[in-house]
Amino acid sequence: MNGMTDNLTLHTDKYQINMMYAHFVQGTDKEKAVFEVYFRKLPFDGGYAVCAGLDRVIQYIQNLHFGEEEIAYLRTQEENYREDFLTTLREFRFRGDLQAIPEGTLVFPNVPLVRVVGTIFEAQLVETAILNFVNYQTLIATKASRIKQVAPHEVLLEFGTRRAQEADAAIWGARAAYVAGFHATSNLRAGMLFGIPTRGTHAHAWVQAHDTEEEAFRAYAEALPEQVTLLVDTYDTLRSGVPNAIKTARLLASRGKRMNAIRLDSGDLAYLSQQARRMLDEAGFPEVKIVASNDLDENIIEGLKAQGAKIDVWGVGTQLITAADQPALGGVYKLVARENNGEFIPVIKISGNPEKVSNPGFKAAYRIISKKTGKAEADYLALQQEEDIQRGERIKLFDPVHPYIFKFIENYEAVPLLATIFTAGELVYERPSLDEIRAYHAEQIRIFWPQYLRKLNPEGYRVNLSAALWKLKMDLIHAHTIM
Ligand SMILES: Nc1ncnc2c1ncn2[C@@H]1O[C@H](COP(=O)(O)OP(=O)(O)OP(=O)(O)O)[C@@H](O)[C@H]1O
Ligand SMILES: O=P(O)(O)OC[C@H]1O[C@H](OP(=O)(O)OP(=O)(O)O)[C@H](O)[C@@H]1O
Ligand SMILES: O=C(O)c1cccnc1
Repeated sequence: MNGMTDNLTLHTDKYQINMMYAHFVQGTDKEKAVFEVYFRKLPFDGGYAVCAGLDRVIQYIQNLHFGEEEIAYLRTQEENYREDFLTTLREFRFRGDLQAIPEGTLVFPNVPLVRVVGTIFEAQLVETAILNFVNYQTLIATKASRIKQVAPHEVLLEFGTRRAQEADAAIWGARAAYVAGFHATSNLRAGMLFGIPTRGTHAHAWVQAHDTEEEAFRAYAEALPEQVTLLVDTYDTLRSGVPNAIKTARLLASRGKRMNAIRLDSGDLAYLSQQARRMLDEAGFPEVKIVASNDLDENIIEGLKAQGAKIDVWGVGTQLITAADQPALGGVYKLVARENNGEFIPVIKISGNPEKVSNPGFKAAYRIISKKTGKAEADYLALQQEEDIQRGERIKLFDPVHPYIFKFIENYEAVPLLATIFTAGELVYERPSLDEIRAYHAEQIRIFWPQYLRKLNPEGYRVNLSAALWKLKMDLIHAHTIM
């Protein structure tokens, strides 16, 4: 193949196609199955994660189809596929149901982020891509949110493309960062595709391409007088960079223009920003902002602020886009129910590790919001048909790993977490705009107590099971172990 294909249908693990074929041969390919996506452990030792990836999942599901190129390639991988299998693939479209938690929602371990209800054939095919999208985007949105937590009032710029794990990661990561409260990205394609505001300064190369720094600054200001941010650390930040920037600011002022900012990209950012601020103020430019970059993350930014750094804008690249301290979110896709004689029966995955025992069955997930405080108290997983929670009755919350830990709650609102996205293959979800997602995320942050949001040693937010779900889980564990 010469070009790169846009068709993501084969963006799946080979074992999915193996299982699809084996189901087809066995005649079980049309049996219905229910799979759920969830993660077991929060990333970055944090107290929450920020759900992202749904929009990409929607586009993927809508475009799923095996074209002739895909079919021809599959033939090269297995000579003995039955022809009727390949015909079935040719006619394949996703006709299942899909529910998911909207992007920007704060999410916690064991809560289903996405649920696929479909034939085992289609539900198996989509596992890999859904996990790929949701795991990465949720991870980056979470990292970006942690950065936002330490710099809630400053401007945050996403600068990661050059260090991202290739092009898709760069643009979807830029989008995830914007959802979590970043203000702009340096990636113009992300700007064009998603409508994210874009920002850019200039590189050391601009200064190096001139005989003097002063000349470089002046030429830049003349070329782009409306958006002058000058990088001042190419030679000597305080002895040449900032003084030359001040000269340029004066030149611009003489032409009725204002310089935007200077950028610091090396050295002691606390000290240099304080000195640069003083110099700019003394020269009569208190409105010129200071941008900092250089391998920043939430810990360094927090440290710089504690040191009294005078930084208005943070440019964050590598550490954010690669989620450097936690390169993957371990979201999984597990079978929780399957069709048997026209009815869904719950299934469980047992493990010696109690945290890894899956929560069986077709579940509903609610966020319990206290009517008194307006704050989230816990997430509550119940069987779909349970009604006491929907009526707002007093309920008992069980810790799924330590059932002796429980709590009764009343006077709450139970907000369903999963939205209906596809019904019988039709998109029924009204996709919110990216700015709506971003605003919704900011609102989500406000309904959580700060102890769940803090960066270091946060409180564990409760994700509890209903009594009926707890009993079902116990019954299934016993059915599988007492034999
Ligand atoms: N006052 C400070 N307190 C804590 N960390 C800082 C402070 N100032 C800068 N840093 C961080 O320390 C690290 C310095 O990295 P490094 O030594 O590679 O940079 P540098 O030598 O200043 O610049 P260069 O990028 O040119 O190598 C960066 O992650 C930077 O953000
Ligand atoms: O540091 P990050 O958070 O990844 O942000 C992006 C970095 O990319 C640019 O420089 P680059 O790293 O290409 O070169 P430099 O460090 O030599 O300036 C820029 O000056 C930032 O330092
Ligand atoms: O505009 C910038 O300053 C920028 C963009 C990408 C990476 N580093 C810096």
